[in-house]
Amino acid sequence: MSIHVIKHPLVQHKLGLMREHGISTKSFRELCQEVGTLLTYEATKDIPLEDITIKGWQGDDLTVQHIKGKKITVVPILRAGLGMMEGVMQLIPSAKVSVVGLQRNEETLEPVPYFEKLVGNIEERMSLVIDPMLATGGSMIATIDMLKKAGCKEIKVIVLVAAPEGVDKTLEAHPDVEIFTASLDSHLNEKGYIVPGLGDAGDKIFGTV
Ligand SMILES: O=P(O)(O)OC[C@H]1O[C@H](OP(=O)(O)OP(=O)(O)O)[C@H](O)[C@@H]1O
Ligand SMILES: O=c1cc[nH]c(=O)[nH]1
Ligand SMILES: [Mg+2]
Repeated sequence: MSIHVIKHPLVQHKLGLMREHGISTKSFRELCQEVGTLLTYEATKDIPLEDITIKGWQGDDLTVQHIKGKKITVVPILRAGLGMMEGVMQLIPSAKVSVVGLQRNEETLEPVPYFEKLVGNIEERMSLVIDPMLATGGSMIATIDMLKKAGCKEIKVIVLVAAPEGVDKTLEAHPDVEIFTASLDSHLNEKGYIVPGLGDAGDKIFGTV
């Protein structure tokens, strides 16, 4: 299974709050970060550990577990991905950040790239792509294309809400990628918005409507 819907009660409760009509910018922003943290916890469940020896509190040698030199780059998709970034970085504070800017054309629904600044040694890192919304999948596929072109070999995706159409398209284009989400929603409407969805996540995070 390459799609993981995280049913944890805290995730589902917070996502439910995010769906409320008229939610304030402040609450939407806070919840975006909080659900981002919880999904990151799930998405990093299988990163490898190794045993290391330390001196314990009594001064004796003690074997403990330590993350095995896994290098991660967090990849927020501008703008809305920034709304999850602090939440994700809370759990992986030393991750490097690769920023990708894409704006979906509201008529054609095609992603228009406008910014790309990836970390240098991306071929050695796992990319954790973050964006609240996976709708048609166009923005996510374009981002994964960019990352692979730059040499990245391991990619995980964290989205708050996904549409079945976008998940199918993304996994068809990139079957090696794992997607973590709080919800697989019903469908896309005629304007390419996720139903029931969250509305325009970027506008809600930045207060632009
Ligand atoms: O799966 P897709 O059909 O490509 O749609 C999803 C994309 O659309 C939204 O961004 P938008 O283009 O609105 O940009 P913004 O974050 O600047 O608001 C969203 O944050 C995703 O990046
Ligand atoms: O439902 C959607 C689809 C694309 N972008 C959003 O912000 N929301
Ligand atoms: Mg938007």
